[in-house]
Parts: sequence; C-alpha cells; structure tokens
Amino acid sequence: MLVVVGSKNPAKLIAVRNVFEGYDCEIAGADIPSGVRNQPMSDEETIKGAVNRAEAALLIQDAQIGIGLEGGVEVTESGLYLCNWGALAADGLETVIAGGARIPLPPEVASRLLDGEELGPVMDEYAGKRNIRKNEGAVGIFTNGKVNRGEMFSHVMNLLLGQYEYRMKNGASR
Ligand SMILES: O=P(O)(O)OP(=O)(O)OP(=O)(O)OC[C@H]1O[C@@H](n2cnc3c(O)ncnc32)[C@H](O)[C@@H]1O
Ligand SMILES: [Mg+2]
Repeated sequence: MLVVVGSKNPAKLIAVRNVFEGYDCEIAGADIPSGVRNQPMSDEETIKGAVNRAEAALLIQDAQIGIGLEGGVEVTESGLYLCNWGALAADGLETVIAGGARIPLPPEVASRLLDGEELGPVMDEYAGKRNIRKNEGAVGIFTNGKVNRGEMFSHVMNLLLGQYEYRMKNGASR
C-alpha cells in the first residue's frame, strides 16, 4: 500500500513513518501546496490546509492513502496559540480529521505573526537556530524539548490512523 504525505518536511515524514511501522506499506513525501496561506491564522484555515494536502496527495498515482499535516495559529482571548491539524484521505471514505497539541506563543513571537510574518523564520531568529520547523519545531523549543514537532505530529497521526481503522472495521465509510 502506498501512503503519500503532502509535504517533504522531515518532522512530518518521521511522524507518518512512526505510526505506519509494522504495516506493509511504503511512505512517500510529495510537495503539495496547502491551498491556504503559508501561515494559517485560524483552526479553520489550518484544517483546510491539512484536508487540501491529504486529498491532493491521494490523487498521486497509486496512492491508497493521502496524508496532510498542517501547522498554524489560532487567536484566543488568552493569546495566540500554536495549532496543528491532520487529515487522512482514502477512496470511498469521508476525510478523517484530527487535531494536535496547542500551546501559547510568547507575546514577542505572537505580535510578529499578527503583523504578517511566518512562524518558521520568526522562530529561527528568536531561538538563534536554523530550520526549527524541520526539526524540534516551535513546540520543541517552548516545551524545553519535552515534545518535539515529530512527536506532536505522531500523536496526530495515531488519532488519524485509529479513526480510519475504526471506520473500516465498523463499515462507517460514509
Ligand atoms: O513544508 P511544509 O509541509 O509546508 O512544512 P512547514 O514547516 O511550512 O509547515 P506548515 O506549512 O504546516 O506550517 C505553517 C507555517 O507555520 C510554521 N510552523 C508551523 N509549525 C511550526 C513549528 O512547530 N516550528 C516552526 N515553524 C512552524 C511553518 O514554517 C509555516 O510558516
Ligand atoms: Mg508550509
């Protein structure tokens, strides 16, 4: 079985490989646009990005499962929160959706995002590192390394795969 992930970001691919370990399948990453802004600014926009990527990944030749994982932020009364969403698409099945961990961003990072900057480069500058988004992620930085981006997306992937299996088992495919 071929599982296509709508991204080549290693933090996302690691998460997909983790949860499909022991399954007889091949995992491939493909550059697929999210169809939303580079920096999604709400849960709704982030979900849309994840669903778009999953459904476009499924259209790639021989794909049996398409996966979309998307990071964004959500404005709340207690500040700007990192949000993460995932989607799993398969033929004949309503696209499965799951949400991941959320933590608040410090005001100095939040204000730059609200001014239109992207989290990826802002985080690199803030932490004085490179490619944080492909490694531990903002979540890794702000949790002192306790939960990195790959682990966070692994949890989202388990929520997706688990729901997929439940629906397949119970015939709730539509
Ligand atoms: O190559 P893709 O799959 O697009 O991976 P990405 O890192 O850009 O990830 P997203 O598009 O899902 O994330 C949307 C934006 O938020 C940034 N971002 C999201 N989560 C992040 C994190 O944990 N650490 C750093 N940047 C993050 C990211 O760089 C983008 O600007
Ligand atoms: Mg991106």
